[in-house]
Amino acid sequence: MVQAAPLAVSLGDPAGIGPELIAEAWMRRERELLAPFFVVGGAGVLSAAAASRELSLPVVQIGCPAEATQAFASGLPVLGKQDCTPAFGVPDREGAALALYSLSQAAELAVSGEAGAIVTGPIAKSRLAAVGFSQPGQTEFVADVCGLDHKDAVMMLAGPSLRTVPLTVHAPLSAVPGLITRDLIEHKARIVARALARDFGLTLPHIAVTGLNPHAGEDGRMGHEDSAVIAPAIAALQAEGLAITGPHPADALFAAHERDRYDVALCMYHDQALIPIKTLDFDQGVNVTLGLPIVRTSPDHGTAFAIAGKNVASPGAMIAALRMAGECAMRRAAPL
Ligand SMILES: NC(=O)C1=CN([C@@H]2O[C@H](COP(=O)(O)OP(=O)(O)OC[C@H]3O[C@@H](n4cnc5c(N)ncnc54)[C@H](O)[C@@H]3O)[C@@H](O)[C@H]2O)C=CC1
Ligand SMILES: NCC(=O)COP(=O)(O)O
Repeated sequence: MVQAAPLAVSLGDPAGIGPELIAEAWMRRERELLAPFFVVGGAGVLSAAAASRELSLPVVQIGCPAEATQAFASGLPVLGKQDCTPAFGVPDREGAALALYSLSQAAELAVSGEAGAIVTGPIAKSRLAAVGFSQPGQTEFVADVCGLDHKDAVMMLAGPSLRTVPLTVHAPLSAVPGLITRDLIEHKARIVARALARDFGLTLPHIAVTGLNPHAGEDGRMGHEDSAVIAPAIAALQAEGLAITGPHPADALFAAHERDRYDVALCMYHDQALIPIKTLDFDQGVNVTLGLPIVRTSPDHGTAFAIAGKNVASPGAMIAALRMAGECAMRRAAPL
């Protein structure tokens, strides 16, 4: 049987909920059928985070990723001695530097093939920016490590109820109309179609594209982008053989009877894509980056500083991210 390399997990911000959820996921590894994973750095952070949830977490220091597979049964494998002493809910520079180190090393290990995938713990982008993180998000950071253009790394949110892709991501709403181009829609839709086939076994996924404006522009009465930019991009993609429809009015596209009709919704901006998934699937939502030479997933939520260390954060999305990374890594290691 083919076995993928262990998954590399980056710690996330030590003051956030990431470390406690990684610890919780390890405790539930058997019942959740999780593939072996290891964390880069933060042994002390993980122990403290586990203690805050009244978990007695054994941590096993490993010298290389390959040791994680065997160590995983007896403890949470941690690679490297980098660490800090976090105060839950109070992010600081030292913690941000550790989060950046962990992210960077985990991504490099996935690129080198020593790790089967990277699962990123949540970071606060503004905090990491203070210690040298120059990208808008971890999606673009991982793209840089892979040597890709940012537009080739496509964010998808996936849960049991639906999958959504934001065409524009961390852009102010006022900039969105100017960023929506035929090229961008066509480029990202092609990446989505290829990645859903490669990593999710959907050979010809149905992509439903939202409009930008109310009622998808109502024939130009409520904005021109839907008819002048989005519709022609969809027509060109249909001519290439993609199963793609739209622009659909976004207000109704996420109703239950509509969701059955497509595999993924390509949305025009961040909140159009993330509100439905976080409303329907917050606790099982995974942020997965499509188009990369490596597998990268993350829970859909952020650092949630206000609840860190309080034993209330749900591990569902972290567990879902670990599970999806393991499944995609297996699929790549043994293509069907
Ligand atoms: N993948 C990542 O690295 C992400 C990072 N962020 C970052 O996180 C920081 C905080 O962002 P917010 O918008 O406040 O989002 P957030 O997801 O951290 O929190 C939003 C709300 O959901 C709750 N929440 C989040 N995760 C939860 C869980 N597992 N269980 C129970 N409740 C949970 C929080 O307590 C809060 O009420 C920002 O700096 C942002 O950049 C946000 C989203 C994703
Ligand atoms: N809103 C999604 C988010 O902030 C996660 O972005 P990324 O860090 O995964 O690029």
